[in-house]
Amino acid sequence: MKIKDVTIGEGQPKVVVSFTGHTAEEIRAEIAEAGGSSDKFDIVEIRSDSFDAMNHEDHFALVDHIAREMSDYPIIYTYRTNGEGGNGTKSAAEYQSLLSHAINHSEIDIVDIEFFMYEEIVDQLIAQAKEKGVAVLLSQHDFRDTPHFEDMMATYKNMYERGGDILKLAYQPADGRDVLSVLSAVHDARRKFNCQVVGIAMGEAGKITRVAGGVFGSCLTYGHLVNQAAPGQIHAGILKEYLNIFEEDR
Ligand SMILES: O=C1C[C@@](O)(C(=O)O)C[C@@H](O)[C@@H]1O
Repeated sequence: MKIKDVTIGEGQPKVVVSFTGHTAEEIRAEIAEAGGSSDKFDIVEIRSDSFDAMNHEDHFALVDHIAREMSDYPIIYTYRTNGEGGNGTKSAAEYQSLLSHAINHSEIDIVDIEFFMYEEIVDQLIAQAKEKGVAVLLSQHDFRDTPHFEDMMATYKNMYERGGDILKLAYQPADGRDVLSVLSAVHDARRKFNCQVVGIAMGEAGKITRVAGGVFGSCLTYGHLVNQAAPGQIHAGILKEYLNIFEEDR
């Protein structure tokens, strides 16, 4: 899957940096930091729930500003609701209208759609994204728990059948066994379904999934440049360095 100059699913997992500034000023600082670290990441994620307090116009002015400034990179638009560990407080209808606007009017390449939002909303957003040529990343997060392996596999399968291009699960592990379950699920899903998958275990115990997930088939790894967007996120520069150890011929 090639977006701009980045081939997702080939070689090392691609490093995604999450922009989480709450204000235009904080976003400017993140863009400046990214400018000086251009070789440390491959993809930009706009975590638009970080500026949840803005009105619709200001929200998209900022989204468009980031997309323009970072236009060399594939752009993921994400609005993470607080039910899934984000700052987003909008209703389901408002969520749909935000994502729909981003798909139709912003220069984004990938849209992150929370899979357990109302089925009808998810299906409509998927259809719109497909029509616009925006890649569909279906996601589920749980900042408290890790489901059983069979449940993770069922979620990957449902996501695949509903049309996801990239399927992403991110959970909080209770222990190392949960981390192993996430990696097993990624491994099996990558082999079973003809699409890209991501599996993240958050927190300290899960850091290994961010560094070594690619060995098991994970195509993206999320890091930060300024502020962590989730527990256990590693600085993008460090991530890139660690990923080098998995390169062949070294
Ligand atoms: O889904 C993810 C992964 C993430 O939760 C993480 O654990 O790095 C960070 C989020 O910004 C992103 O949308």
